[in-house]
Amino acid sequence: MDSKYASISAENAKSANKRKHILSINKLNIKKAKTPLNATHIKISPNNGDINVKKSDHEAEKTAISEDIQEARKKLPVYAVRNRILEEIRKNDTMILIGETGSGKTTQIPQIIHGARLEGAGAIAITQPRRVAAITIALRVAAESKTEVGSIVGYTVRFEDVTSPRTKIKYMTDGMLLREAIIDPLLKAYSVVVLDEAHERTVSTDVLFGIIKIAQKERTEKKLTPLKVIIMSATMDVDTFSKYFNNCPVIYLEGRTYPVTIFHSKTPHEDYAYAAVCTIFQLHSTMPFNHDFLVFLTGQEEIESVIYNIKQIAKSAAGPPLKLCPLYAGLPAGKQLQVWRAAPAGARKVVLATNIAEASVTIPGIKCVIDTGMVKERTWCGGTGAERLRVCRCAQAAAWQRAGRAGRDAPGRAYRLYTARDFQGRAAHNAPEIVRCPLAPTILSLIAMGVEPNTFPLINAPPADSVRTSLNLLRELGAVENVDTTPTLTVLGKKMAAFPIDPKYSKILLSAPEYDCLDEALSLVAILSSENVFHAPMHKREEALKVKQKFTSPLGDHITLLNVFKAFCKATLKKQWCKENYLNHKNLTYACEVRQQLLKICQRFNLNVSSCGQAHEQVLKCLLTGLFSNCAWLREGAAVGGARYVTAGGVPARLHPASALLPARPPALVYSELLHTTRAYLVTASAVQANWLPGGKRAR
Ligand SMILES: Nc1ncnc2c1ncn2[C@@H]1O[C@H](COP(=O)(O)OP(=O)(O)OP(=O)(O)O)[C@@H](O)[C@H]1O
Repeated sequence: MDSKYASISAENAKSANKRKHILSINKLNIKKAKTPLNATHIKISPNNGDINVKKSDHEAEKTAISEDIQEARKKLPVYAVRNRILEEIRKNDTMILIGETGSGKTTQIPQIIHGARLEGAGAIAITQPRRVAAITIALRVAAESKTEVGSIVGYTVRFEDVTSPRTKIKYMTDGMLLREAIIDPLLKAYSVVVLDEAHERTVSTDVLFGIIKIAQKERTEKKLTPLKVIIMSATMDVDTFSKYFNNCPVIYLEGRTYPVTIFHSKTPHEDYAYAAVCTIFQLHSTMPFNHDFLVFLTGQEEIESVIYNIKQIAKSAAGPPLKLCPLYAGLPAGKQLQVWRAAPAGARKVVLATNIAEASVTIPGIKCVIDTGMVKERTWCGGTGAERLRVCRCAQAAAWQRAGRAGRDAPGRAYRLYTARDFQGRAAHNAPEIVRCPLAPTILSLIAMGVEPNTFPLINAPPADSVRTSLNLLRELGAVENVDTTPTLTVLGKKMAAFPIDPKYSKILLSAPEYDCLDEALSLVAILSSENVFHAPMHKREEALKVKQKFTSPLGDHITLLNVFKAFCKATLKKQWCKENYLNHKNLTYACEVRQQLLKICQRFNLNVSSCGQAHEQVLKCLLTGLFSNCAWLREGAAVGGARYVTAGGVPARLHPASALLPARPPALVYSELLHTTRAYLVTASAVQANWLPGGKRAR
C-alpha cells in the first residue's frame, strides 16, 4: 500500500481516521463478460464492488421521480462523506479527488466547502473544459442551494458573466480562469480552486496547473491567504498528477449512485453511424418509453444525417414517438439547453451529441448511452500551420466518461458499438491538447502574466518546434520581443493580451484604425468568434444556397460575412428575417454581444471606431496585418490532386466548397482556417493582392 493514498467511502467514513493510508483501487474496471444479451451485444457487468446502492430498476425510478432535489442530493456518495472530505481539504493545500462519474464531485464539493465557509473572504472557482457544462452545472447547483443563478452560485464563460460580488461558488471554463490569471496571476479573488475533469488535459487546464502551482507558492511566501487546490476526475492518471503536485495526497471516493451495465458489440461495425441508427431502433422497440437515449457521434453533419435517417425510419417504426435533440458546440446556446428539458409525455428523448456531452453533464432521463467510440480530433502542425480534423477512436477514459452519462438518476446501460477487444486495445487517456494545438494564444497569455514560457512548469512539455513557431508568429505580429532570450511583451502585445481572442485577430482590431475600418473589423472578428451563422438544413440546401447569393461578395467570404452581419443589424424582425434567409439567429445575436465586448476593450484604448463604407479592400488589407501567414497562391499549371492553391507554409489545398469565391479562383487569397479532413481546405477565404502583404512578401 502506498502512503499517499487515502480512501473514503460511506461505509468507512467514521473509521477512516484510523485507517487513513489505504489504497483503494475501486475504479471503473469491468471484471467479467456474461452471456450475450441479444444478437449484437455482449453484456459485461461493471465492477460495482460492494459499494453500489443496488436497487431494482423499478425502485430506482420511483426514487428519482418522487424525491425532491434535496433528498436526491443527500443520496449522493459524496454527501455521505462530506465531513471526511472537509477534514481532508482542511488538512491539505493540494489534493486529488477521484470519484466515480455521478458520485457528486462537481455539484457537491463546492457546496460542502461553502457550507463550512472554508473559503473565508474569497470565492471558490470550479473550472470546466466545456462551456455547456459550466452553465448547466451552475444552474443545477443554484437550484440545489435554492438561490438565483448569479447570486451565491454563478458562472463565467467566454463573453458571458453571470456572477455578482456575492458569488461564492463560481463555475467557469478553464479558459476564463486563465484570462483572470493574466490580470491577477496570484488569483487573489479565490481561496479555493477546483480543477474539474482534469483528465481532459485541455491546454488551458494544463497551463492552469502550472499557474496555480506558482500562485500557491507565492501566496505562501508573501503570507497571503493560502490557496487550496483540488484536482478532480473520475478517470485520470493519478500518478502523473500527484508527482507533478509534489506528491500530494490522492483521495478515492468510493460509491456511485446507480450502476451502469456495459455492453460491447460482438463483432466490429464498419459503419458506426449506421450501427448507431440500428441500435437506436433495436432499443426503441424494447425499452420502456421513459428511458431516454444519449448517442455519441463525431460532428454536426453526422448528427444531422443520423437525425434525418432516424426521422425516415421512425415513420414506420414501432414504439413511442421520438424527440430528437442534437447537441454539438456550434448549436445555438438556447437549442443546446433544450436537451435538458423533459420529452413530451409519452415520448422518448434521443440526444445525439458530440463529445461535448461526454464529461460533467447530467442530462436527466438518460438511461441508455449508445457510444460509437469515435471522436473528431483537432491536431495542428506547427510547421505548416495546418489544422487537421480527423475522426479517430476515443480513449478508454472517454468511453468511461460516456458510459457515466447514464446511471445518474436511475440504473443505466451503455452500449458500445465496438468490441471488448477493441476497447482493451485503446489508449487509456487522450494525448494532452498542449502537444497538438497552436500555442500562440497561450504563450501570449503566459508572457502577459510575467511567466517565461520556456521554463514554465508544464506536466507535458509541448514540442519545441511548436513553441518556437508560436513565438516567431508573436514576434511577427509585433506582440513579443527578445524571443531568443527572455521574451517580453511590446506595448502592442500588452494591448493584444487584453482581448479574449486569438492574437492574430486582436492584431487586426488594433491595426484597423490605420485602415479606417475598425467598425467593420469589430463586426468581422465578432462573427468569426461565433459559430457558423449560415444554417442550411439538409433537405433545403439548394434553396439556402440560392438565398446566400444575395449576401455574397466577389471579394470573398469575409466581406460576405460582413454583409450578413450588417443586414442582420438592420433587420427589424430579426428572428423571422433569419429564418427566411437561412441564417442562425442565435449565433448572430451572440456575435452582436461579442462585438459589444470587443468594442468596450477598443474604447478603453481610445481607438477610433470609423468605417470605410464600401471601400472593402481596406478591410482585407487590415485582415492581412493579422493573417499574413494565412495566405495561399494559385498554382501555375495543373492542380495537384485537385488542390489548386499552395499556402505560405507549403501545403497544397483547395478552396472550401462553401466559399463565396467559387467558381472564380483569384491568384492570391487570405484565409481564416486551413482544415484537413479527407483533403486540405482553405476555409473563409478572400481575394487579396500580393502587394498588400506587409513588405510585399510572398511566403515566409
Ligand atoms: N442538471 C441536473 N439535473 C438533474 N440531476 C442532476 C443534474 N446535475 C447533477 N445531477 C445529479 O447529481 C449527481 C451528481 O452530479 P455531479 O456532476 O456532481 O457528479 P460528478 O461526480 O461530478 O460526475 P462526473 O464525474 O460525471 O462529472 C448526478 O448523478 C445527478 O443525479
